[in-house]
Amino acid sequence: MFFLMEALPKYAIIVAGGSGTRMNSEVPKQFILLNGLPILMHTVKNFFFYDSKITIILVLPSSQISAWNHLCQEHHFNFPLEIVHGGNTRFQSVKNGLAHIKEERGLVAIHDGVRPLIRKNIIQNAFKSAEIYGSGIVAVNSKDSLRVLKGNESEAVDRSLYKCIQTPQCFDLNLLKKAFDTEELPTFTDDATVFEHAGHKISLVEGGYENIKITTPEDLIIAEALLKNFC
Ligand SMILES: Nc1ccn([C@@H]2O[C@H](COP(=O)(O)OP(=O)(O)OP(=O)(O)O)[C@@H](O)[C@H]2O)c(=O)n1
Ligand SMILES: C[C@](O)(CO)[C@H](O)COP(=O)(O)O
Repeated sequence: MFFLMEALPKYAIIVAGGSGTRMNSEVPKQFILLNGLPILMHTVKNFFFYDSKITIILVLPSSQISAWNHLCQEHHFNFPLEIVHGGNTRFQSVKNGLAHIKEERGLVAIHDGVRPLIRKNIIQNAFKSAEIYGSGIVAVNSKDSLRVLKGNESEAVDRSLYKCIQTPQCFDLNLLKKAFDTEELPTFTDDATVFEHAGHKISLVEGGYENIKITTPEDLIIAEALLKNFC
């Protein structure tokens, strides 16, 4: 006898609740135009192109929700989105996004709104890993040599022992919700650190060098160039 396994519902929490202090721009960095479209719209589109049925929760600073609505009108951006208010830290913004999802069963991707160059196959592999192992965290090898600081000195380390962590970070929804039901710690630099703190194993998935996080002004030039060949 064969049983058809029902596909797990998929969610993406796109966090764009930050203020972009390192970008030092007048416009919140997630709204800066890249090739004529706000960064955040490029990011959202990639998730819908990955799966048109995915539920997207977009986390925005409370003060920027009306600006976002105006941008959507201006750019005829009509993808269905569930808007959630951001928190003071990325951890709080993710927590707000998770609280918005009432269901317990499913898979969830957490993705930085300012990583607009995320490819469909990477999202797919991260979700697949989360379905099988509970987590799928996108990462790349370091292209640079690495050194560890020792007081005023430094010492070379074997870079093959390290990975540079990106997003999306995909998880079993129920496990991630429980993991976020904790006090925020300074060591929580991403979602994998929260999941690991709750006692779960982290499974890494190959990311991409073009999947940059737009953080400082030169990243805009790189992202704009990469977007010209991105499809
Ligand atoms: N309170 C916060 C802080 C950050 N983020 C989001 O987390 C992602 C990665 O953060 P980062 O690049 O550090 O963005 P900012 O916090 O905006 O930048 P900065 O640290 O320079 O102020 C961004 O999409 C950002 O909007 C968020 O949703 N809520
Ligand atoms: C989540 C993240 O993008 C993984 O690389 C990163 O940790 C966010 O860091 P930031 O401190 O918000 O720049």
